[in-house]
Amino acid sequence: MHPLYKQVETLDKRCCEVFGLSEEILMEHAALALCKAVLEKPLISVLIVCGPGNNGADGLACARLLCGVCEVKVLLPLGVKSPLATLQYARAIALHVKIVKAVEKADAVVDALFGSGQTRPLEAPMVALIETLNAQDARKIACDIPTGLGTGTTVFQADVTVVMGALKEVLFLENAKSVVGKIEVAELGVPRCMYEVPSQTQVLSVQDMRLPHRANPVSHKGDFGHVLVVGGEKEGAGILAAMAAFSFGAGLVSYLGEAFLPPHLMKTASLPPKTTAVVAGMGLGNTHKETTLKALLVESACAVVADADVCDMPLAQMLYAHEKPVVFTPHPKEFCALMKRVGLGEVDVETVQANRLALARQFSLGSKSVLVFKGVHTLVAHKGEVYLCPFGSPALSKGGSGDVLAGMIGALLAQGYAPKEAAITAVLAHALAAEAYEGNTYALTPERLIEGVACLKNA
Ligand SMILES: NC(=O)C1=CN([C@@H]2O[C@H](COP(=O)(O)OP(=O)(O)OC[C@H]3O[C@@H](n4cnc5c(N)ncnc54)[C@H](OP(=O)(O)O)[C@@H]3O)[C@@H](O)[C@H]2O)[C@@H](O)CC1
Ligand SMILES: Nc1ncnc2c1ncn2[C@@H]1O[C@H](COP(=O)(O)OP(=O)(O)O)[C@@H](O)[C@H]1O
Ligand SMILES: [K+]
Repeated sequence: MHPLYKQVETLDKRCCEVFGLSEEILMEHAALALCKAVLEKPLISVLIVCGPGNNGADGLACARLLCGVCEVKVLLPLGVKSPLATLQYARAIALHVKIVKAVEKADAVVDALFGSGQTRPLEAPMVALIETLNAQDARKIACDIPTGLGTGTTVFQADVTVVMGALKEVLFLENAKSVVGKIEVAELGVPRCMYEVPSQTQVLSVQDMRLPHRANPVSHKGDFGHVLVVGGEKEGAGILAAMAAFSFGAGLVSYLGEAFLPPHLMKTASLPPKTTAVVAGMGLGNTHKETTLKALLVESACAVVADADVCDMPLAQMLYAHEKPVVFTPHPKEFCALMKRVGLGEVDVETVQANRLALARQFSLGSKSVLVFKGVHTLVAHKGEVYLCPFGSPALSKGGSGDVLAGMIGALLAQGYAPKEAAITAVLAHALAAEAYEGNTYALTPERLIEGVACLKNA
């Protein structure tokens, strides 16, 4: 995993103070990383669009470094303002870097218009400029942050974003995935791990996935836990969760309710005595009395995965306040209901989506439970720490994907994983299996997803 930061200005400052570097040294490394990204694919010409601040200064320094390597054109739609931009401009001019007055055709376009200093929406001329750049048939490289991201709807559409120093939150907004392209972190003169400081937010890596492994040849089914899935009105949802739990390693899986089940699942009318984890909420509706659910989820000693409808029941508050392992798995609308149920106020989906990290953290600070807040970037939050999954794909945007995830978490809880670790591994395995799916992007079914998870390997 890698730390994620709201802002890195303090890290830049610390880097200069602790390691004796200067802003100029940092910038030279930023510019070198941009050059590397530009030269990653063969090209003849590059257009570098530079803003008035230090993002533009990065672009101007990159133009200087590329001088003589390829044909360089610099566009400065707002002139230069910051002292470093003024300095880098003078250096570029001394090298006779070509300054152009309008967008010109090139093999690559570098967006060095605005970076971390963009705090307000783009005005009309800049919106028009970004739209023109997006329409170019060229490789597109964003310097630090694609211009417009986080401030409005018109955003530079990058193939690669070279982020300076460390990962920034804005690059992982829910709508950012379609504009950031591949994210590359530039080291600014010291190794990344020395530049970074501890953070309460982390971006998960493949290495954080710890799949279950049956190393001991002496075993029996009772060693791997017993999952109970509570079936409901939409019985298919519970069946998918149960199939996923079985495939992800639970020794036994029971289904509470009336349904035609695959042969490996056991039907039950009550809580089996040795149940270790209960998964409930998916497709639940009004099938069970609240007292029955309370007995299964709150009063039993079992670990709990509280999905979908359970997030909007009075017992959600009891689970939130519980000492035992509980993992909530809401999607955004369910998260709004859950926030209300646990007394954290009324928020709408739009507000929730714009503040996912902050709200997930707030939720996790009031409870011992683990939150799996599903989305394009699913979050796992526990005691103020938030882990973001950067993987997954639109192949998952289907009814049933979430049911599979809930069952997978249940399987790991049953096998003795701590709730946070169960959530992290299941979320990663779910997303990575979707990415590994080789069929058409529209064709992933929950069954195929379960099969994909079965074929994963630890990194
Ligand atoms: N610090 C360091 O050591 C390092 C910093 N580095 C680099 O510096 C970048 C940050 O630079 P920065 O702070 O100068 O901000 P930046 O993104 O250039 O924007 C500010 C300028 O843009 C303007 N502006 C903003 N929004 C606007 C809008 N909507 N419409 C119009 N204008 C708008 C704003 O105008 P003003 O608000 O002053 O009117 C101001 O002139 C960072 O992303 C990284 O690339 C790296 O080299 C590594 C080392
Ligand atoms: N575009 C996407 N990128 C990454 N993950 C996605 C995307 N669309 C959906 N998902 C994932 O698919 C699952 C959908 O869950 P949910 O909406 O609860 O489905 P259901 O209730 O129908 O099973 C979540 O884990 C979510 O993170
Ligand atoms: K930029």
